[in-house]
Parts: sequence; C-alpha cells; structure tokens
Amino acid sequence: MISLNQLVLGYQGRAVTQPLTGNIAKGSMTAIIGANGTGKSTLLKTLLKLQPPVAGQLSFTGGKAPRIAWLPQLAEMDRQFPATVYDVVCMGSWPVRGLFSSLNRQNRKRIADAIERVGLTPLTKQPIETLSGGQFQRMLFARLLVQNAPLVLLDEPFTGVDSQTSDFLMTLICQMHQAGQTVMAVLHDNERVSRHFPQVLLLTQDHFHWGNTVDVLPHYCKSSINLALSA
Ligand SMILES: Nc1ncnc2c1ncn2[C@@H]1O[C@H](COP(=O)(O)OP(=O)(O)OP(=O)(O)O)[C@@H](O)[C@H]1O
Repeated sequence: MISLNQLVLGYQGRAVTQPLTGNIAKGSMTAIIGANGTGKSTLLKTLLKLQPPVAGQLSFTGGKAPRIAWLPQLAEMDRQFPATVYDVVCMGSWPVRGLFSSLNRQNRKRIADAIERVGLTPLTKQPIETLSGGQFQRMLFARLLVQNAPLVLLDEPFTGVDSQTSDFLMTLICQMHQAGQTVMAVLHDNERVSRHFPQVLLLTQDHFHWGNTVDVLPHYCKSSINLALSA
C-alpha cells in the first residue's frame, strides 16, 4: 500500500529519525512503539502529508495516496469548539460526500449507526465540551467508522480512557482490521501490542526494527532496560 524508502522524518530540515525503509502492507495491523520523542507521531503526520520528510521517499501502490482516517493525540484536539457529537461524527463523511453537499438518507443512517455502535446515541446532540474523556474518544471513533478509510492512523488511542473503554475501542480497531482496513497505531502498552498487533515498528534514537511482533518486541524491552540503566 505504502513504501518507505530511506525516509528521514523531521522538522525544518532537522532529522528526528534514522532513515526508515519498509512497507505498509494492505490489510496489515501495525503498532508503532518507542520511547518519547523517537518520531512516532511525526511518522503519522508524514504519512498524512502534514509534515514533509527531511529526506527519502514515500511511494504509493497505484501511484495515488490512499484515503486516510486519522485519530490525533487527545492533547491536539480543541475540545472547546462549539460543536455537537453529531457535528463531529458527520465530519467523517466529508472526504467522500464533499464539504458543501447535503446529507442524504444513507449518510444520515451511517452517522446514526456509528454513534450507536460506540454507545453515544443518548448524547447525539450534546456539545462536545460537556463530554468525558472516554465519551470524547468514543465520538472520535464513531467519526473513524463513518470515514471507513482504507488506511487508519491512530495516535495513542487509549490516552485518558478507562480500561473498560480501552478494551471496547480495541475491539473496534480489531473489527476495522478484520473488515480489511489497514491499521497503524502509536501505542505505549506492550501487553496490548503483543496481544492484538501482528506487526510492530519500533523506533529508537539510532535504529528501527520493523516486522513480526514476536521478533520485534524483545528489542524494545532490551532498549528500555538500556535506557533505564543509563539514566
Ligand atoms: N512541530 C515541531 N517542530 C519541531 N520539532 C518537533 C515538532 N513536533 C515534534 N518535534 C520534535 O520531534 C521529535 C519527535 O517528536 P514526536 O512527537 O514524533 O515523538 P513521539 O515518538 O510521538 O513522542 P511521544 O511518545 O512523546 O508522543 C521530538 O524531539 C520533538 O521534540
């Protein structure tokens, strides 16, 4: 689906990673892990073309970037914006429907179904500033469901969410994967990674490891121990 060729991530020409080379296969489900500041969010922003790479290339199967659904880190969201749950979930239909065309019956059903699937039907008309952290995250997942994009990028989807909601959201992620969507998620929870993610991309200050979870995760444990010893 997407190939990374000697891709160096960074800002204003300053590299924050080593050159990355590898493939994001169609239908794969990959956890992106690593210590703070190793470039995990920057990778997602580069895939989204929000941030140009410092060097190297991204190439896309068929020459065209896929439609991408993105769950940003909670800290990057404006929770005071005057919108309702419905308004936010409705945004998920913009990329296909267009910003200015009106909602048809099918669009409205899709939005209502997504809100129901995440358990927020009673809060449909609620202003988003009144939602709890878990309710807010469920709403953003409903928007992802409406988007139904071939590639789903999730940046720390369980931050600020209780364990029951995290389990529920994890089930939704697995269902997206089973439905054929390609999933890449930045996570800090190794147990969840080893239980649910077949593939891992580990970023460290001076290396990257990309492959099957059973092969890559031990490198992370080793690099965490080295970090702790050198602290
Ligand atoms: N807009 C920016 N301009 C310049 N440098 C940035 C910018 N955003 C992030 N950085 C730097 O790029 C590096 C990688 O940041 P990034 O947010 O990708 O790390 P991360 O692995 O996602 O970290 P965390 O686990 O803490 O979320 C860090 O050193 C960070 O300070």
